[in-house]
Amino acid sequence: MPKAPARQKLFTLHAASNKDHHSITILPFLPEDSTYPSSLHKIHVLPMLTEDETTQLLEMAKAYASDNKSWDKQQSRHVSYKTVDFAIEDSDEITDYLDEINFDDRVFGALSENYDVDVEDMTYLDLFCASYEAAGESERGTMDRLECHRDGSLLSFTLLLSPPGEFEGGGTIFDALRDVPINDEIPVLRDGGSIQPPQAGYATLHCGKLLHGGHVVTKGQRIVLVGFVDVDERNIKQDVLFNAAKEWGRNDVRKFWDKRRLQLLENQQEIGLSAKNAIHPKWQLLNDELLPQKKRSCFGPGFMMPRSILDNIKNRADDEKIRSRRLKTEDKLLREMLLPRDLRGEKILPGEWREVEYDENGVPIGPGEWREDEYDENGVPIGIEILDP
Ligand SMILES: O=C(O)CCC(=O)C(=O)O
Ligand SMILES: [Fe+2]
Repeated sequence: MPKAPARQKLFTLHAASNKDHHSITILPFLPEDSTYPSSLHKIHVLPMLTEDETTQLLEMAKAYASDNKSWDKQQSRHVSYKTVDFAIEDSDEITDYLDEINFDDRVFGALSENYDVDVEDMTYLDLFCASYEAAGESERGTMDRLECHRDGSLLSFTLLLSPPGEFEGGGTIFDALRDVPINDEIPVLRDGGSIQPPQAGYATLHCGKLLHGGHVVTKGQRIVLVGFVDVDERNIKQDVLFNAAKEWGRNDVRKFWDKRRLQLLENQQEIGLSAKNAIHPKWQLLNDELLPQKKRSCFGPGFMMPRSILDNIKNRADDEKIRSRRLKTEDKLLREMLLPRDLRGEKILPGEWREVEYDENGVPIGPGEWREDEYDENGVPIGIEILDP
């Protein structure tokens, strides 16, 4: 705990709350330099929908989910972590409503303002409505939490639809905020590093590559609208994400193997009489004929392992150390991933789509443009103006 007060002080400086907009900056896990903090270190909590809009959307979501049994079991749309949800595009009513209130413009606008990425460079990778229910409160096989993960998208948001009084627990939990003590000045931050919007209709915006999850709901139901927003590659420094993912992968595997090695060593170790500071493992590699030279195994019967190696393995397998390495890699990624504006490549605008009319042989007879009525009652396209036959 000795480090906590200093980090707390720094943290308070890094959090800003005005009435509506709360922003929290992840503390540095690497020495500070000019690249810290980047916009991606920041998590924003701000209003996205009015009270009326939130109520409407919540009603529509509940009705859709109940008609389609969307929240009765875990869905398989997300391969690595299963959520209890439905895709917004499956509900015409909700899609139309979101269009009507210019929802995409608002979210993309807020993301663009806070993360310095052009709206034109953003696309949805997914937009879905998820439900968390406290365990034991219903017969349905639903979820009460979502394990920590990283999203496929660079940017993500979670918009709270349920009034906070309708559930306990919940919130979006961030590994990097886990041991930041709670503080009156940052009302949206709760114990354990979870961010809880003050009201329904608020969204939590964050970099999807931060390790995060859905904090356990202990009472009631928490309904959220979640969006994964992808950012055009021209904004991103290539290799940075690849390298981070490689590091995280190694770190995770290391945890498993180091723990296993350590266990074997501790189960079987015998302090050598001749070398007080050495460990003489009793186990040996059985299939050492597979090694390039016979008896090459470093764990052969004659081998003395210096205690420092055991300490080193212990050190590497320690959960806190693994977490610290993971957060350092995360910090590096947040600093480096987004290219400064002047280094971003040209925007490649998507090609323009134009309707084409076909003659009776199915041969296109020229680009056209749709007018109001697209099809006659027989389903034959009408109203095409030939621009350039
Ligand atoms: O429930 C939340 O706040 C987080 C949801 C989330 O991270 C996800 O669905 O990917
Ligand atoms: Fe997520």
